[in-house]
Amino acid sequence: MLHVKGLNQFYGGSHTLWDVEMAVPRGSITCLMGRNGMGKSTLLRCIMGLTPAANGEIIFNGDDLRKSNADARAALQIGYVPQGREIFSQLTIEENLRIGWYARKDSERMADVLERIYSIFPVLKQMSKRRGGDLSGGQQQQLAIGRALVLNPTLLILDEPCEGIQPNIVHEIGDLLIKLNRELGLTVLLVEQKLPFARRVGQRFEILDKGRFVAKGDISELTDDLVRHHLTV
Ligand SMILES: Nc1ncnc2c1ncn2[C@@H]1O[C@H](COP(=O)(O)OP(=O)(O)OP(=O)(O)O)[C@@H](O)[C@H]1O
Repeated sequence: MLHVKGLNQFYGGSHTLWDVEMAVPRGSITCLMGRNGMGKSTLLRCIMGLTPAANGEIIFNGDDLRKSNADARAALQIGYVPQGREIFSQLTIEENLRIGWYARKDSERMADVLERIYSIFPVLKQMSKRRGGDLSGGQQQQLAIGRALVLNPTLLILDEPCEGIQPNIVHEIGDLLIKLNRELGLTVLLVEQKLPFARRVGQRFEILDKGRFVAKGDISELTDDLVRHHLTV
């Protein structure tokens, strides 16, 4: 579904991504792993068109995403939950979700969209008039995921969704991703540093080390040796 080929990225003179090759098969949950500062968020931002890549291809359903801007990528039904969530703290839950709706180009009614999101996250319905900034970290993450799901994505990209969240909500987010994948066929690309979470939720892994992909495979092939070499600090 998503295939990154020969991608290079620079921040000024600093070469961050080196000839990156990564595949996210349709229907999979793929975990993008690596220590801090290895380029995981940069790669996601390149996929979303938020950070320019120097060269290479990002093929999504046969089209090169590098030829379209960030807004056009949202219209292609790629949902993105950025690191740090980036919800609007002064706006209510409902207003945050409505903003996601304006990026849509099809005709699903706003009220139907809200009902769909509230059926996935009942807590957001109960608190719909509450401001984003007044929510707990876990509720904010649910809102960020809910906002990405407003687009009715076929590919959902999440950057460290469990960062700074209490364990019971982490478990709920894991359950949700598994459910969205199994029941709705949603393809998921997830940056995740927590090994137990990656092993429970992920089906495949890709490891980025100093801007280069060094290992990939079925999650059952994520050996202690690979973890020691590329993931532990
Ligand atoms: N806007 C920027 N300008 C310059 N350098 C940047 C910028 N954003 C990230 N970097 C650098 O690029 C490298 C890769 O950063 P990136 O955030 O992609 O890594 P990461 O693997 O996602 O790490 P983390 O898990 O800490 O978020 C790091 O050395 C970082 O300092």
